[in-house]
Amino acid sequence: MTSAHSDPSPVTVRVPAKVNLELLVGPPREDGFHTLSTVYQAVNLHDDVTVALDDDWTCSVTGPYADAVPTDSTNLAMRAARLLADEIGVDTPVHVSIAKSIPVAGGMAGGSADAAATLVACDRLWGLALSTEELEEYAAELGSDVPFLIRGGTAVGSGRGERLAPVLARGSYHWVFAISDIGLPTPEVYAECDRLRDRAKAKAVQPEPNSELMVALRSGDPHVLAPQLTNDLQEAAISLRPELGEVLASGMEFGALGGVVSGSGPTVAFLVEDVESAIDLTVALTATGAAREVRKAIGPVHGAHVIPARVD
Ligand SMILES: C[C@](O)(CO)[C@H](O)COP(=O)(O)OP(=O)(O)OC[C@H]1O[C@@H](n2ccc(N)nc2=O)[C@H](O)[C@@H]1O
Ligand SMILES: Nc1ncnc2c1ncn2[C@@H]1O[C@H](COP(=O)(O)OP(=O)(O)OP(=O)(O)O)[C@@H](O)[C@H]1O
Repeated sequence: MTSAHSDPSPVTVRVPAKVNLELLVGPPREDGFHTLSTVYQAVNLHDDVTVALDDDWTCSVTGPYADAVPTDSTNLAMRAARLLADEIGVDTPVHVSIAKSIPVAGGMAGGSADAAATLVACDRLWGLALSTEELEEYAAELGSDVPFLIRGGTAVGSGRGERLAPVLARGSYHWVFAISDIGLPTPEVYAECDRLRDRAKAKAVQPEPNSELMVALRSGDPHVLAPQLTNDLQEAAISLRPELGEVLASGMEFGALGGVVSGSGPTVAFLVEDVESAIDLTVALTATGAAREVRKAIGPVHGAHVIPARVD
Protein backbone atom coordinates (compact mmCIF):
# COMPACT_ATOMS: atom_id res chain seq x y z
CA MET A 1 0.00 0.00 0.00
CA THR A 2 1.18 3.51 -0.74
CA SER A 3 -0.01 6.50 1.20
CA ALA A 4 1.07 9.27 -1.13
CA HIS A 5 1.04 12.80 0.28
CA SER A 6 3.40 14.64 -2.07
CA ASP A 7 0.89 17.49 -2.60
CA PRO A 8 -1.69 17.80 0.19
CA SER A 9 -3.26 21.02 -1.20
CA PRO A 10 -6.67 20.58 -2.87
CA VAL A 11 -6.45 20.16 -6.66
CA THR A 12 -9.01 21.64 -9.08
CA VAL A 13 -9.43 20.26 -12.60
CA ARG A 14 -11.47 21.91 -15.36
CA VAL A 15 -13.11 19.50 -17.78
CA PRO A 16 -15.09 20.17 -20.98
CA ALA A 17 -18.32 18.72 -22.34
CA LYS A 18 -18.35 16.93 -25.70
CA VAL A 19 -20.40 16.87 -28.85
CA ASN A 20 -20.28 14.00 -31.37
CA LEU A 21 -19.75 15.47 -34.85
CA GLU A 22 -20.39 12.00 -36.21
CA LEU A 23 -21.89 9.06 -34.30
CA LEU A 24 -22.19 5.88 -36.35
CA VAL A 25 -23.70 2.98 -34.40
CA GLY A 26 -23.04 -0.62 -35.41
CA PRO A 27 -24.72 -3.78 -34.16
CA PRO A 28 -24.93 -4.63 -30.45
CA ARG A 29 -21.98 -6.71 -29.20
CA GLU A 30 -22.25 -9.72 -26.90
CA ASP A 31 -21.50 -7.50 -23.88
CA GLY A 32 -24.49 -5.27 -24.75
CA PHE A 33 -22.40 -2.33 -25.98
CA HIS A 34 -22.62 -1.18 -29.60
CA THR A 35 -19.60 -0.92 -31.87
CA LEU A 36 -19.15 2.74 -32.71
CA SER A 37 -17.31 4.99 -35.04
CA THR A 38 -17.54 8.48 -33.66
CA VAL A 39 -15.80 11.84 -33.94
CA TYR A 40 -15.78 13.69 -30.63
CA GLN A 41 -15.14 17.39 -30.14
CA ALA A 42 -14.54 18.95 -26.70
CA VAL A 43 -16.41 22.25 -26.18
CA ASN A 44 -16.01 24.94 -23.55
CA LEU A 45 -19.01 24.18 -21.39
CA HIS A 46 -17.18 22.87 -18.36
CA ASP A 47 -17.35 21.46 -14.84
CA ASP A 48 -14.68 22.23 -12.22
CA VAL A 49 -13.88 19.29 -9.96
CA THR A 50 -11.85 19.78 -6.76
CA VAL A 51 -10.40 16.91 -4.74
CA ALA A 52 -9.13 17.39 -1.20
CA LEU A 53 -7.83 14.92 1.37
CA ASP A 54 -10.58 13.99 3.85
CA ASP A 55 -11.36 11.44 6.58
CA ASP A 56 -13.84 9.62 4.38
CA TRP A 57 -14.89 9.26 0.70
CA THR A 58 -17.46 12.04 0.21
CA CYS A 59 -18.89 14.14 -2.58
CA SER A 60 -20.78 17.43 -3.01
CA VAL A 61 -22.25 19.13 -6.07
CA THR A 62 -23.06 22.82 -6.67
CA GLY A 63 -24.50 24.72 -9.63
CA PRO A 64 -27.81 24.89 -11.50
CA TYR A 65 -28.01 21.13 -12.14
CA ALA A 66 -26.88 20.00 -8.66
CA ASP A 67 -30.27 18.54 -7.68
CA ALA A 68 -30.15 16.03 -10.53
CA VAL A 69 -26.78 14.59 -9.51
CA PRO A 70 -26.27 11.88 -6.85
CA THR A 71 -23.71 12.56 -4.11
CA ASP A 72 -23.39 8.96 -2.95
CA SER A 73 -21.10 6.19 -4.19
CA THR A 74 -22.98 6.08 -7.53
CA ASN A 75 -21.61 9.49 -8.53
CA LEU A 76 -19.25 8.75 -11.41
CA ALA A 77 -16.60 11.06 -9.91
CA MET A 78 -16.68 9.10 -6.63
CA ARG A 79 -16.43 5.87 -8.59
CA ALA A 80 -13.39 7.29 -10.41
CA ALA A 81 -11.61 8.22 -7.16
CA ARG A 82 -12.30 4.80 -5.59
CA LEU A 83 -11.26 2.93 -8.73
CA LEU A 84 -7.93 4.75 -8.96
CA ALA A 85 -7.28 4.27 -5.23
CA ASP A 86 -8.04 0.52 -5.48
CA GLU A 87 -5.95 0.01 -8.62
CA ILE A 88 -2.91 1.90 -7.29
CA GLY A 89 -3.26 0.91 -3.63
CA VAL A 90 -3.77 4.42 -2.23
CA ASP A 91 -5.38 4.56 1.23
CA THR A 92 -6.06 8.32 1.57
CA PRO A 93 -9.77 9.17 1.11
CA VAL A 94 -10.83 12.38 -0.67
CA HIS A 95 -13.74 14.76 -0.75
CA VAL A 96 -14.78 15.43 -4.38
CA SER A 97 -16.58 18.71 -4.96
CA ILE A 98 -18.15 19.28 -8.37
CA ALA A 99 -19.07 22.76 -9.64
CA LYS A 100 -21.50 21.56 -12.29
CA SER A 101 -22.30 23.51 -15.40
CA ILE A 102 -22.53 20.70 -17.99
CA PRO A 103 -26.19 19.65 -18.49
CA VAL A 104 -27.12 16.38 -16.73
CA ALA A 105 -28.25 13.42 -18.87
CA GLY A 106 -28.00 15.76 -21.85
CA GLY A 107 -25.82 13.71 -24.20
CA MET A 108 -22.81 15.94 -23.45
CA ALA A 109 -20.99 13.43 -21.22
CA GLY A 110 -21.32 15.40 -17.99
CA GLY A 111 -20.86 12.48 -15.61
CA SER A 112 -18.03 11.11 -17.76
CA ALA A 113 -16.38 14.54 -17.65
CA ASP A 114 -16.46 14.55 -13.83
CA ALA A 115 -14.97 11.05 -13.76
CA ALA A 116 -12.17 12.13 -16.12
CA ALA A 117 -11.51 15.26 -14.05
CA THR A 118 -11.38 13.22 -10.83
CA LEU A 119 -8.79 10.83 -12.26
CA VAL A 120 -6.57 13.76 -13.29
CA ALA A 121 -7.09 15.55 -9.95
CA CYS A 122 -6.42 12.46 -7.79
CA ASP A 123 -3.33 11.67 -9.85
CA ARG A 124 -1.95 15.11 -8.90
CA LEU A 125 -3.20 15.09 -5.28
CA TRP A 126 -1.74 11.67 -4.56
CA GLY A 127 1.48 12.44 -6.47
CA LEU A 128 1.09 9.43 -8.79
CA ALA A 129 2.45 11.04 -12.00
CA LEU A 130 0.57 8.57 -14.24
CA SER A 131 0.89 9.01 -18.00
CA THR A 132 -2.09 10.16 -20.09
CA GLU A 133 -2.23 6.65 -21.59
CA GLU A 134 -2.47 5.09 -18.10
CA LEU A 135 -5.19 7.56 -17.06
CA GLU A 136 -7.12 6.80 -20.26
CA GLU A 137 -6.97 3.07 -19.47
CA TYR A 138 -8.54 3.62 -16.04
CA ALA A 139 -11.00 6.03 -17.67
CA ALA A 140 -12.21 3.31 -20.07
CA GLU A 141 -13.20 1.15 -17.07
CA LEU A 142 -15.58 3.91 -15.95
CA GLY A 143 -17.40 4.58 -19.24
CA SER A 144 -17.06 4.70 -23.01
CA ASP A 145 -16.83 8.51 -23.20
CA VAL A 146 -14.48 9.00 -20.23
CA PRO A 147 -11.09 8.59 -22.05
CA PHE A 148 -12.04 11.32 -24.54
CA LEU A 149 -12.73 13.82 -21.75
CA ILE A 150 -9.15 13.31 -20.55
CA ARG A 151 -7.75 13.84 -24.04
CA GLY A 152 -10.03 16.63 -25.36
CA GLY A 153 -9.57 18.35 -28.74
CA THR A 154 -11.11 16.47 -31.66
CA ALA A 155 -10.64 12.70 -31.87
CA VAL A 156 -12.04 9.57 -33.50
CA GLY A 157 -13.51 6.98 -31.09
CA SER A 158 -13.85 3.31 -32.03
CA GLY A 159 -14.61 0.09 -30.15
CA ARG A 160 -17.41 1.16 -27.81
CA GLY A 161 -16.08 4.74 -28.10
CA GLU A 162 -13.13 4.31 -25.72
CA ARG A 163 -10.37 3.69 -28.29
CA LEU A 164 -9.11 7.06 -29.44
CA ALA A 165 -7.12 8.31 -32.41
CA PRO A 166 -6.24 11.96 -33.06
CA VAL A 167 -7.82 13.96 -35.88
CA LEU A 168 -6.22 16.88 -37.70
CA ALA A 169 -8.74 19.70 -37.21
CA ARG A 170 -8.04 23.33 -38.11
CA GLY A 171 -9.67 26.38 -36.58
CA SER A 172 -12.36 26.88 -33.99
CA TYR A 173 -16.04 26.13 -34.40
CA HIS A 174 -18.94 28.07 -32.88
CA TRP A 175 -21.76 26.03 -31.37
CA VAL A 176 -25.16 26.76 -29.88
CA PHE A 177 -26.68 24.12 -27.59
CA ALA A 178 -30.42 23.86 -26.94
CA ILE A 179 -30.74 22.11 -23.58
CA SER A 180 -33.93 20.29 -22.54
CA ASP A 181 -35.68 20.23 -19.20
CA ILE A 182 -35.59 16.48 -18.71
CA GLY A 183 -32.63 14.24 -19.57
CA LEU A 184 -32.66 11.08 -21.68
CA PRO A 185 -31.00 7.94 -20.23
CA THR A 186 -28.29 6.75 -22.65
CA PRO A 187 -29.20 2.99 -22.46
CA GLU A 188 -32.82 3.78 -23.41
CA VAL A 189 -31.72 5.67 -26.49
CA TYR A 190 -29.47 2.81 -27.68
CA ALA A 191 -32.33 0.36 -27.02
CA GLU A 192 -34.73 2.53 -29.03
CA CYS A 193 -32.20 2.65 -31.89
CA ASP A 194 -32.12 -1.19 -31.93
CA ARG A 195 -35.91 -1.35 -31.75
CA LEU A 196 -36.38 1.06 -34.68
CA ARG A 197 -33.84 -0.92 -36.73
CA ASP A 198 -35.58 -4.22 -35.93
CA ARG A 199 -38.93 -2.75 -36.87
CA ALA A 200 -37.57 -1.45 -40.20
CA LYS A 201 -35.69 -4.75 -40.69
CA ALA A 202 -32.59 -2.56 -41.20
CA LYS A 203 -29.40 -4.52 -40.53
CA ALA A 204 -26.75 -2.55 -38.62
CA VAL A 205 -23.40 -2.51 -40.43
CA GLN A 206 -19.90 -2.21 -38.94
CA PRO A 207 -19.35 1.56 -38.88
CA GLU A 208 -16.42 3.20 -40.70
CA PRO A 209 -15.30 6.84 -40.26
CA ASN A 210 -16.52 9.14 -43.03
CA SER A 211 -13.54 10.53 -44.97
CA GLU A 212 -15.51 13.62 -46.06
CA LEU A 213 -15.83 14.64 -42.42
CA MET A 214 -12.04 14.36 -42.01
CA VAL A 215 -11.54 16.57 -45.08
CA ALA A 216 -14.07 19.07 -43.69
CA LEU A 217 -12.23 19.23 -40.35
CA ARG A 218 -8.94 19.93 -42.15
CA SER A 219 -10.59 22.82 -44.03
CA GLY A 220 -11.49 24.66 -40.80
CA ASP A 221 -14.61 25.93 -42.61
CA PRO A 222 -17.92 25.51 -40.72
CA HIS A 223 -19.83 25.65 -44.04
CA VAL A 224 -17.95 22.52 -45.16
CA LEU A 225 -18.34 20.78 -41.80
CA ALA A 226 -22.06 21.47 -41.32
CA PRO A 227 -23.43 19.00 -43.94
CA GLN A 228 -21.25 16.22 -42.48
CA LEU A 229 -22.77 16.33 -38.97
CA THR A 230 -24.54 13.04 -38.40
CA ASN A 231 -25.85 10.93 -35.53
CA ASP A 232 -27.34 7.43 -35.81
CA LEU A 233 -29.00 7.93 -32.39
CA GLN A 234 -30.87 11.03 -33.57
CA GLU A 235 -33.90 9.16 -34.89
CA ALA A 236 -34.14 7.20 -31.64
CA ALA A 237 -33.85 10.37 -29.52
CA ILE A 238 -36.59 12.05 -31.61
CA SER A 239 -38.75 8.92 -31.37
CA LEU A 240 -38.53 9.18 -27.54
CA ARG A 241 -38.85 13.01 -27.57
CA PRO A 242 -40.69 14.14 -30.73
CA GLU A 243 -40.28 17.83 -29.80
CA LEU A 244 -36.55 17.55 -30.58
CA GLY A 245 -37.48 17.46 -34.28
CA GLU A 246 -39.11 20.86 -33.85
CA VAL A 247 -36.07 22.28 -32.00
CA LEU A 248 -33.84 21.10 -34.87
CA ALA A 249 -36.15 22.66 -37.47
CA SER A 250 -36.29 25.98 -35.55
CA GLY A 251 -32.51 26.22 -35.29
CA MET A 252 -32.09 25.67 -39.02
CA GLU A 253 -34.83 28.20 -39.77
CA PHE A 254 -33.03 30.75 -37.58
CA GLY A 255 -29.83 30.42 -39.63
CA ALA A 256 -27.75 27.56 -38.20
CA LEU A 257 -25.40 25.99 -40.76
CA GLY A 258 -26.12 22.52 -39.39
CA GLY A 259 -27.86 20.86 -36.47
CA VAL A 260 -27.62 17.47 -34.81
CA VAL A 261 -28.77 15.79 -31.61
CA SER A 262 -25.73 15.66 -29.27
CA GLY A 263 -24.81 12.03 -28.48
CA SER A 264 -27.81 10.30 -26.92
CA GLY A 265 -29.64 13.63 -26.57
CA PRO A 266 -31.80 15.44 -25.69
CA THR A 267 -29.42 18.42 -26.15
CA VAL A 268 -29.46 19.67 -29.74
CA ALA A 269 -26.18 21.11 -31.12
CA PHE A 270 -26.16 23.78 -33.83
CA LEU A 271 -23.05 24.77 -35.79
CA VAL A 272 -22.96 28.46 -36.74
CA GLU A 273 -20.65 30.69 -38.75
CA ASP A 274 -19.16 32.97 -36.10
CA VAL A 275 -19.70 34.50 -32.68
CA GLU A 276 -22.29 37.02 -33.94
CA SER A 277 -24.36 34.22 -35.50
CA ALA A 278 -24.06 32.31 -32.22
CA ILE A 279 -25.47 35.27 -30.28
CA ASP A 280 -28.30 35.74 -32.82
CA LEU A 281 -29.26 32.06 -32.73
CA THR A 282 -29.09 31.96 -28.93
CA VAL A 283 -31.47 34.91 -28.69
CA ALA A 284 -33.85 33.51 -31.33
CA LEU A 285 -34.01 30.01 -29.82
CA THR A 286 -34.40 31.38 -26.29
CA ALA A 287 -37.38 33.46 -27.48
CA THR A 288 -39.18 30.34 -28.80
CA GLY A 289 -39.12 28.85 -25.29
CA ALA A 290 -38.56 25.44 -26.92
CA ALA A 291 -35.50 24.71 -24.75
CA ARG A 292 -34.90 25.06 -21.01
CA GLU A 293 -31.70 26.91 -21.73
CA VAL A 294 -29.64 27.89 -24.78
CA ARG A 295 -25.86 28.17 -24.48
CA LYS A 296 -23.02 29.18 -26.80
CA ALA A 297 -19.73 27.31 -26.87
CA ILE A 298 -16.51 26.96 -28.84
CA GLY A 299 -14.63 23.81 -29.79
CA PRO A 300 -12.21 22.21 -29.85
CA VAL A 301 -10.77 22.86 -26.36
CA HIS A 302 -8.37 20.97 -24.08
CA GLY A 303 -9.38 17.91 -22.08
CA ALA A 304 -9.30 17.69 -18.27
CA HIS A 305 -6.51 19.93 -16.90
CA VAL A 306 -5.42 21.29 -13.53
CA ILE A 307 -6.29 24.95 -12.91
CA PRO A 308 -5.38 27.26 -10.01
CA ALA A 309 -7.50 26.51 -6.90
CA ARG A 310 -10.89 28.27 -6.56
CA VAL A 311 -11.09 31.03 -3.99
CA ASP A 312 -14.64 30.71 -2.60
C1 LIG B 1 -23.89 8.29 -26.60
C2 LIG B 1 -22.43 8.52 -26.30
O1 LIG B 1 -22.29 9.61 -25.38
C3 LIG B 1 -21.71 8.92 -27.59
O2 LIG B 1 -20.39 9.37 -27.36
C4 LIG B 1 -21.76 7.29 -25.71
O3 LIG B 1 -21.88 6.19 -26.59
C5 LIG B 1 -22.28 6.92 -24.33
O4 LIG B 1 -21.15 6.79 -23.53
P1 LIG B 1 -21.22 6.62 -21.94
O5 LIG B 1 -22.29 7.49 -21.38
O6 LIG B 1 -19.82 6.76 -21.44
O7 LIG B 1 -21.75 5.16 -21.86
P2 LIG B 1 -21.34 3.94 -20.89
O8 LIG B 1 -21.41 4.42 -19.48
O9 LIG B 1 -20.09 3.31 -21.38
O10 LIG B 1 -22.57 2.98 -21.18
C6 LIG B 1 -23.87 3.30 -20.77
C7 LIG B 1 -24.85 2.48 -21.58
O11 LIG B 1 -24.94 3.02 -22.92
C8 LIG B 1 -25.07 1.97 -23.86
N1 LIG B 1 -23.89 2.00 -24.78
C9 LIG B 1 -22.85 2.82 -24.55
C10 LIG B 1 -21.79 2.86 -25.42
C11 LIG B 1 -21.81 2.00 -26.54
N2 LIG B 1 -20.79 1.98 -27.41
N3 LIG B 1 -22.85 1.18 -26.75
C12 LIG B 1 -23.91 1.18 -25.89
O12 LIG B 1 -24.87 0.43 -26.10
C13 LIG B 1 -25.15 0.69 -23.06
O13 LIG B 1 -26.53 0.46 -22.83
C14 LIG B 1 -24.44 1.04 -21.75
O14 LIG B 1 -24.89 0.26 -20.67
N1 LIG C 1 -20.94 13.37 -11.72
C1 LIG C 1 -22.12 13.19 -12.31
N2 LIG C 1 -22.66 14.16 -13.07
C2 LIG C 1 -23.85 13.96 -13.68
N3 LIG C 1 -24.60 12.86 -13.57
C3 LIG C 1 -24.11 11.87 -12.84
C4 LIG C 1 -22.86 11.99 -12.20
N4 LIG C 1 -22.63 10.83 -11.55
C5 LIG C 1 -23.69 10.05 -11.79
N5 LIG C 1 -24.59 10.64 -12.55
C6 LIG C 1 -25.87 10.03 -13.03
O1 LIG C 1 -25.68 9.70 -14.40
C7 LIG C 1 -26.82 10.04 -15.18
C8 LIG C 1 -26.34 10.45 -16.58
O2 LIG C 1 -25.70 11.70 -16.46
P1 LIG C 1 -24.74 12.36 -17.54
O3 LIG C 1 -24.83 13.83 -17.32
O4 LIG C 1 -23.40 11.76 -17.51
O5 LIG C 1 -25.47 11.94 -18.89
P2 LIG C 1 -25.06 12.21 -20.38
O6 LIG C 1 -24.39 13.54 -20.48
O7 LIG C 1 -26.28 12.00 -21.22
O8 LIG C 1 -24.03 11.07 -20.67
P3 LIG C 1 -23.36 10.64 -22.07
O9 LIG C 1 -23.37 11.83 -22.97
O10 LIG C 1 -21.96 10.23 -21.64
O11 LIG C 1 -24.21 9.51 -22.53
C9 LIG C 1 -27.50 11.17 -14.41
O12 LIG C 1 -28.88 11.11 -14.58
C10 LIG C 1 -27.08 10.95 -12.96
O13 LIG C 1 -28.08 10.25 -12.24
